[in-house]
Amino acid sequence: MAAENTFAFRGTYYHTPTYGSLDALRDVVLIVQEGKIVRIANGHEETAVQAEFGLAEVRRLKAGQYFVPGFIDTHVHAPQYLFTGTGTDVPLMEWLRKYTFPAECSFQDLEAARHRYLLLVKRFLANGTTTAMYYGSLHLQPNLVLVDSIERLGQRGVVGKVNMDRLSSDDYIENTADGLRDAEKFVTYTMGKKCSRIQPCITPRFIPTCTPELMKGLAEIAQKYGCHIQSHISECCGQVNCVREMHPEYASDAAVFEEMGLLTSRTVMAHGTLLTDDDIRHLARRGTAVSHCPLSNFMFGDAFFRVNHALSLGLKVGLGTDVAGGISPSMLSAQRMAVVNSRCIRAHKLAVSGGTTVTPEMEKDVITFKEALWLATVGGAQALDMADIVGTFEVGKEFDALLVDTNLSGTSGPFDVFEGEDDDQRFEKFINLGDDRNLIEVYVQGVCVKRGDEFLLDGSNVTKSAEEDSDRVMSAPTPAEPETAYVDLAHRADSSDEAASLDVGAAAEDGAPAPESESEPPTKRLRY
Ligand SMILES: O=c1[nH]c(=O)c2nc[nH]c2[nH]1
Ligand SMILES: [Zn+2]
Repeated sequence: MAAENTFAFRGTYYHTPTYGSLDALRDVVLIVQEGKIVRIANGHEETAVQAEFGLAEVRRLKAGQYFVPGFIDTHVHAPQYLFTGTGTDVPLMEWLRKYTFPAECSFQDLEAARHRYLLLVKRFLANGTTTAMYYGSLHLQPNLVLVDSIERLGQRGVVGKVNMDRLSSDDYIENTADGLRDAEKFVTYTMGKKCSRIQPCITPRFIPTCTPELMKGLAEIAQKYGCHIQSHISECCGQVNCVREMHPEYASDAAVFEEMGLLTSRTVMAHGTLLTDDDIRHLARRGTAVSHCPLSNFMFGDAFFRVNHALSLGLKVGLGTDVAGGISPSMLSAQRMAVVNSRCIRAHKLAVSGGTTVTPEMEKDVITFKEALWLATVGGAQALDMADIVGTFEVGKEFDALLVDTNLSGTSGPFDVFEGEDDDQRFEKFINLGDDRNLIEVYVQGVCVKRGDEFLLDGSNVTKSAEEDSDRVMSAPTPAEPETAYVDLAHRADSSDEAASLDVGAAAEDGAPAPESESEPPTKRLRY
């Protein structure tokens, strides 16, 4: 008898278990049960495996079709999707005031928020982003709508309510106590959903807009609930100079964050273009990751983030679109930008040398499309503390995957394939030239959430909406409660309410993180 929620695909799966290599699992049968990969067998074992799992069919991919792990975007500003592609004329600190704060503030209109966030999540899923680390906005309620939208459409997300209690505009700021109270409400609301795909994140916007009191209070909440943390670090000259003026007693942004208790193994810091080697080593010791956002670094960054150098110092690095500082929601675009960024570093070094000899030292920063794909999958999973759950095709991991079709020749697709091109060449073309048209199916936790133009879960798997359920905001259980249970998408996806309510699994490792235990004592203030 076939177990429920079991299916299998026979074909070629591309992934990057190690940095720099692209592995092809050619002609394998991959079996997914209850959202997880339970077996990867050779193609010739199809009949035996089919019988063993009682499968009515093993679906075979067509020639030119491949699976790749879903992309993990480690830095997106959800409300900024509203103006993505516009407002690129000013530096960061001015851009925040001119475009960003007014746009984010407008999400207080919850009807508008609901409409915009459904479009946002659909756009990201369509582009292959199965997991995103989202910044929300300042006000509590729109962030609940964001969480509901992610839940409803079946994406995986780490989501934060933005906190800011200084240096923002008068109508887009909170006082410290209210900010801390709402941050905790947001955490309990999100955890109270008991949805293993969605985790809350503590989100001090960046040092200029957060008082030490706020940052310390937020660190305490993160510790209490074992939450992820996200912020921006050493991102551009304007921001770094502002922090130096506000906090001359600290040597760097990293030193400030350290003192506030915000550097943990579940922290992701965006940008880091102006981090020193000492800063990087310190973040690495803490297990903190950097989200490399090459496109927005080109717009705002003033400097290059050197991926290979950071990795060589032991830092965890993921990739981010940084919508809307980055003007594309596509993680394929982010991968290409990461490659271009690395080649700009090489060109810069050559220019500085004043010569025409490219040295091995200059080559060190160059990354390939394979390394960029690693950043978009495994690197992101490591940054989000999900490396045992997603990022590659391995038994025991959850099936977050994209079905890529490279057969769309002519104007129906973004590139052409010529006679004699093999699978590896077709796949490379997809990474370098492909777009959402090539992504014909999108899977999260073993559930097809998008096929063709259709979002298959839309509206079928949402619990009570944020506005209907404001009581739950304060009454949700903390993760420490032993009876906490998490609902997997695989259980929800057969979309009957009955199945959804019956199939509630025991507390999942990924859903109920243990509080941080930082063993290293904080050292001196001026350094770290
Ligand atoms: O690219 C960025 N986008 C933002 O919204 C932001 N806020 C602080 N620093 C930022 N950088
Ligand atoms: Zn950002």
